[in-house]
Amino acid sequence: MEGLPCRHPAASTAAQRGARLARWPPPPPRPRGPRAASRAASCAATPVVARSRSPANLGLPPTPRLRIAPSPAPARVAAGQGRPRGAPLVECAGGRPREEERSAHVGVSLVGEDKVLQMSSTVPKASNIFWHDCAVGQVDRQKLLKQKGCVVWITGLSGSGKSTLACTLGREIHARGKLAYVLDGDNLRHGLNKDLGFKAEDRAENIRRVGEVAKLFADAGLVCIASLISPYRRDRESCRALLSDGTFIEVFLNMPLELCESRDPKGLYKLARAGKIKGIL
Ligand SMILES: Nc1ncnc2c1ncn2[C@@H]1O[C@H](COP(=O)(O)OS(=O)(=O)O)[C@@H](OP(=O)(O)O)[C@H]1O
Ligand SMILES: Nc1ncnc2c1ncn2[C@@H]1O[C@H](COP(=O)(O)OP(=O)(O)O)[C@@H](O)[C@H]1O
Repeated sequence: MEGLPCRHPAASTAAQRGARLARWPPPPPRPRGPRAASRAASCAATPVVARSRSPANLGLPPTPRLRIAPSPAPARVAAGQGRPRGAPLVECAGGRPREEERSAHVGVSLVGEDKVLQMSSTVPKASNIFWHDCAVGQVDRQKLLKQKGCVVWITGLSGSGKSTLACTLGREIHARGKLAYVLDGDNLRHGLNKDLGFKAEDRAENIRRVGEVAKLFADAGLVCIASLISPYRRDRESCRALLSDGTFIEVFLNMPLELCESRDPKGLYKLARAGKIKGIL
């Protein structure tokens, strides 16, 4: 982009290239992740803006609370345990990921709810790939947009109202003059994730991809609203771990199975009861 100083080697001046050659061979590049890179880019360009630690601090004007009815008391079901009849399989995971869940990002096997699952979230298979910093970073984009990037992750059973809430929230944010974008599980399975089914491994890959895309949207400065069943806590925690503190906000639509089944707008529960589809959670 013209006029924008960029630290990509191809954009450097002849004098800079000369100085680099004088130091040949150059020191090996430090391994860097997107978060480190975005911090570095932000520091280089502008004073560092304090990170949002609270979901309320998104740079948005105060929003009236959205009331979603009905709202029964939360049913918390520990991973791997049987759930009470009628209670949703998902649970809201508060706080930071546990140590073993964070280790998902260095490609270890996790013993999870049902079975051992290989997670390989951010470890690239290719070698000789390096992170390129650009001079314009998240902080600069946020300044331009006058808002803070974050991810609102809506989880819940099919029919619990995730897409409805995502679109309502997106519309409310838009009406306040801020940029939001909805990543809906159903929609993404028409394109980005059309090669995936509903086995635990496929769901994990589905969530991993959407988590990575959501991270990019947040880095772009948008309020990214992801709406997926995302039944496994470890998958959601892997997504949370991609974002900086306070910028991954999980919303669990804790609706009873009976209610979701009575809605059944796509007839999925009916098909599942008839044994025609498997794995509806
Ligand atoms: N087992 C099974 N078989 C066929 N179809 C199914 C199944 N489970 C879910 N669905 C439908 O897929 C929609 C998207 O699911 P998600 O991508 O959100 O699921 S997941 O997060 O990967 O668990 C999901 O969208 P919602 O109903 O809006 O939740 C369903 O329409
Ligand atoms: N708060 C609500 N109260 C009553 N009905 C709702 C509510 N939210 C969603 N619905 C209805 O429930 C059905 C499922 O909603 P949807 O948003 O598609 O759920 P999901 O995305 O979780 O599958 C739709 O027919 C929708 O109109």
